[in-house]
Amino acid sequence: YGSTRPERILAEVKSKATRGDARSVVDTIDQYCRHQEWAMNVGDEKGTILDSIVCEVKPRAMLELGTYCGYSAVRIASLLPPNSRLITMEFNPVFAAIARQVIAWAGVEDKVVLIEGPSGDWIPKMKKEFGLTSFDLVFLDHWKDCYLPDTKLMEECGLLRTGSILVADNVICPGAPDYLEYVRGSPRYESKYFRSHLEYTRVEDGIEKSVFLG
Ligand SMILES: O=C(c1ccccc1)c1ccc(O)c(O)c1[N+](=O)[O-]
Ligand SMILES: [Mg+2]
Repeated sequence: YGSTRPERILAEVKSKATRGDARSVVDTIDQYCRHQEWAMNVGDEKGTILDSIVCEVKPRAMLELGTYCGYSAVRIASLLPPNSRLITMEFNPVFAAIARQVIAWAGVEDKVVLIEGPSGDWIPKMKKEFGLTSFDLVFLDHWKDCYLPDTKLMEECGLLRTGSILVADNVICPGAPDYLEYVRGSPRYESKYFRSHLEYTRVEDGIEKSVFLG
C-alpha cells in the first residue's frame, strides 16, 4: 500500500527522533529530507534565519500559515518564551493529522494550537475565537498565491498592529511576486530580504521580513 510523504516523515521521526526533544525532531526531518526524499519544510538554512527573527521578536502571539508536517511549528515552539502561543493553520487534513503527531512527539503541544481549514475562512474569526488583539509575528508558508490576499485580510481584520512582523518563506522559489511587490512598495511596510536557498537544494530562494508600520 502506498504511504504518503508526510506519513514517511512521521515514521522517520518516531523511529529516529528522541521523544520530547524538539531539536532532534527538527534534525531528523532535515536529515531525511536532505538525503532520502525532498519535502517542503522551511529547512535548516532558512530555518536558522527564522529562528533568529523569532528570538529577536520573542512573540507572545504568533501565527503560522501552512503547517505541512509541523517542522517549522516545532522549530518555532522550541524558541517561544513561557505562556506564548503559536497558532498554526493547515488547509490539508492529511498534513494536519501528521503535524499533530510530529508536534506531540516533539513535546511542544502545550505551545502550539493547530487549526484546520482555509485561511480565508479562519482569519476573520481569529480575534473572537482566540481572544486576540493582534499577532506579534506571522510566518507565511502556505500557498504562495494566498500570501497577498491573506495579508490584506489580516490588515482589514485588525490582526496587525504597529510593529507586527511578517516573515514570508519562498518569496523567490516558488515565488510570491505580487506579495513582494506589495510589501516592498507599500509605505505601510518596512521590508528586508534575507537571501538563502530552497530547502535542501542549491536553488536560490529567500525570506522576506516586513514590519507593519500601522
Ligand atoms: O509550493 C510549493 C511546491 C510547489 C511544487 C512542488 C512542490 C512544492 C512549495 C515549495 C517550497 C516551499 O517551501 C513551500 O512552502 C511550498 N508550498 O507548497 O507551500
Ligand atoms: Mg516554504
